[in-house]
Amino acid sequence: MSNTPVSFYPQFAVYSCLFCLSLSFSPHSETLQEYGSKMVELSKRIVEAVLMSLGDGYERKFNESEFNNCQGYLRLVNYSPPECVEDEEVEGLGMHTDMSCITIVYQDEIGGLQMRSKGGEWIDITPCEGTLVVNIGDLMQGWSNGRLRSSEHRVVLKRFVNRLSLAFFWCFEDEKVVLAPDEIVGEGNSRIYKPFVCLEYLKFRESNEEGKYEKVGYTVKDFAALKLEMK
Ligand SMILES: O=C(O)CCC(=O)C(=O)O
Ligand SMILES: [Fe+2]
Repeated sequence: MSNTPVSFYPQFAVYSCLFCLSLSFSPHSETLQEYGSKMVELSKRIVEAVLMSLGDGYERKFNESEFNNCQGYLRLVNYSPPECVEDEEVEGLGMHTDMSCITIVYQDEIGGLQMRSKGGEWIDITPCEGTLVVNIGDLMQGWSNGRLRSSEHRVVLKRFVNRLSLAFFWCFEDEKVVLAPDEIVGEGNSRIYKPFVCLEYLKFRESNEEGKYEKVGYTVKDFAALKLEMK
């Protein structure tokens, strides 16, 4: 991994809410179990890199103490081709943010994954062989006191063929209290989220019609914000 080029999309450079990793493997040649194990290792290293980006030596300071009990969930989604041809594109998965610390996404060559820029435009994430997409999720947004932004994304189906994706969600353990450490908040800055229990947030998203999986209506800022965030 140390030699793996990590390139940031310029429009996300400030928030690092999405980046691409070039890797020489293909999920087609592995069992899901092997793939999952690799994702666990990769997630740990990505979290380390993310922590480094937040502050000097923070990977040593916080990786073990805060992220050691993370759990991974792998979701394989097969999108059937849209039946209706009236629209140019059909939403296969509505706009949402992930309820994870980070998510690693493999999409096949059909494409369709899109990220929303801060300005609200949809940006195609064009599939590229051997490349995975990494999203920052809501839990990391909460834990980093909003320094990292959970990415808003969706899937649009533009072609009349099956599409396959594998999303690996790397999450805090259910009972974890998500609270940004003082160093992450930084001296002179205000804390923008109150502490919350991870499972309670997941329940909030699942029970609240607006906060449900495919809706971005309510996310971590609606659940735990101490004051209105500047958009
Ligand atoms: O199918 C994809 O490319 C993305 C899937 C996704 O965003 C998700 O499962 O949360
Ligand atoms: Fe997602």
